[in-house]
Amino acid sequence: MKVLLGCIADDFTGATDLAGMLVKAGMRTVQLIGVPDGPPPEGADAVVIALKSRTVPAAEAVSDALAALAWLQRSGCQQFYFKYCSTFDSTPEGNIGPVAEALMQALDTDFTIACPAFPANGRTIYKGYLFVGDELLNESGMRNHPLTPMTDPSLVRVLQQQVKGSVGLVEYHTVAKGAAAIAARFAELRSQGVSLAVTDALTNHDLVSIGAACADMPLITGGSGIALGLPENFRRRNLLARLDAADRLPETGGLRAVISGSCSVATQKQVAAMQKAAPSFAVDPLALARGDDVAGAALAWAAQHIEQGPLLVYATAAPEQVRAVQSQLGVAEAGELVERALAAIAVGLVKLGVGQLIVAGGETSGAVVKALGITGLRIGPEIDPGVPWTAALQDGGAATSSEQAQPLVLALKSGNFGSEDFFTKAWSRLP
Ligand SMILES: Nc1ncnc2c1ncn2[C@@H]1O[C@H](COP(=O)(O)OP(=O)(O)O)[C@@H](O)[C@H]1O
Ligand SMILES: O=C(O)[C@@H](O)C(=O)COP(=O)(O)O
Repeated sequence: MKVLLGCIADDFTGATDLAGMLVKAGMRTVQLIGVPDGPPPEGADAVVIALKSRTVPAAEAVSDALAALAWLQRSGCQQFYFKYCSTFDSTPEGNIGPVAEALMQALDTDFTIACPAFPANGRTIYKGYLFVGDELLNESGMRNHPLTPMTDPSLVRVLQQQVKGSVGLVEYHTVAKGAAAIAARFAELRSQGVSLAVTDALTNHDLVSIGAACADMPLITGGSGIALGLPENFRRRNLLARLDAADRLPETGGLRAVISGSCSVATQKQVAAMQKAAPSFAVDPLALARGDDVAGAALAWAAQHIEQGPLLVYATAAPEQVRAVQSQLGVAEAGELVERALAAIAVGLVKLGVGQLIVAGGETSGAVVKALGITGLRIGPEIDPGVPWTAALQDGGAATSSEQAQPLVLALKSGNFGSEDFFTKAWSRLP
């Protein structure tokens, strides 16, 4: 059977978030790291290709997305999904708008939606304004994001700045009326020449209605929430069986570690909570810039502590510290330097026998997963909304922690997801 839904995610935690959502909604889903060479995996209803394209130059993000689309088209997918962050993480140039328009052009379609809502994590959209919990996007911690500070809560305005086409709005009073009313509004906007429709949503029920209204759209763009309503469209057409939700992971073991390169508000609290409960090592970006062997020092330290229980290696810092580092090193340079160091530490930790690894941060997860040579992820049980445990796959089989030869399991945690005790409670959700 062919893959039904082909997804392109602009970062690795986002891809895991979407894959977990599809699994929960009953689609057998495989997450692949980067654009694969080979054929599609057997028995997958949906494939999520994880790119690391959120903050690269827009032209590179577009070409990566088009390469992913071409592979998904060759795999026979019937519908396509561009997944970006529920906080619409982007720069004035993109990459959400340019990638969405390039995918539309390649799919020869003139209309799609833009809906990052994810109510389970407090992301709601009203009159086109994005809220994070009780705050407007620009008043939330996202205003201080190291790479994509979000300073305008109006998604219509933000997206309009990134695209050539016209951006419209499906307001809540229409969404509340259900799928038929939403579809009629889509048709109306389209006839007015609108090509991207920001769509209000406050609840999961809204997302299911929006999903139903998108049944015939070749391309959908949004956060992971909108995926809630899509599997039912395929079931209505008898293309998808009713399956028990949730994948199972193999029995796991190995030592435990957390690596955090996220400076988001939720991660800061999680790092502070774990520091009270476990040994921790701070990675100093300025020491990295001086050329100190910080990774070597972190691994020598880890070797002393790792047998006693989970440990934490982090670069997570408060906004003023991050700004001070960025003003000395540059924004992108600081980010890359830290990501490279954390990735090298992750590789070293796995060599030390770590078999259960939590990585906090989307860009950070991208760097770590690439350095570990992981080519795919099998989705397992959810820890908190948007963050499942996963089992790593490498070409030719399951990735293992080298000492124990056990499957390597990973939780790739989006910066702003998870409860304060995430780093200490996550282990109990493993089989
Ligand atoms: N102390 C620091 N100073 C400067 N940049 C940092 C620091 N700690 C982490 N970073 C960088 O900030 C970025 C955080 O992005 P990411 O990993 O995607 O986290 P999130 O999921 O919270 O957005 C990464 O590029 C990371 O290397
Ligand atoms: O949609 C979301 O919020 C997440 O899936 C996501 O993409 C978060 O990205 P990071 O905060 O950079 O991990």
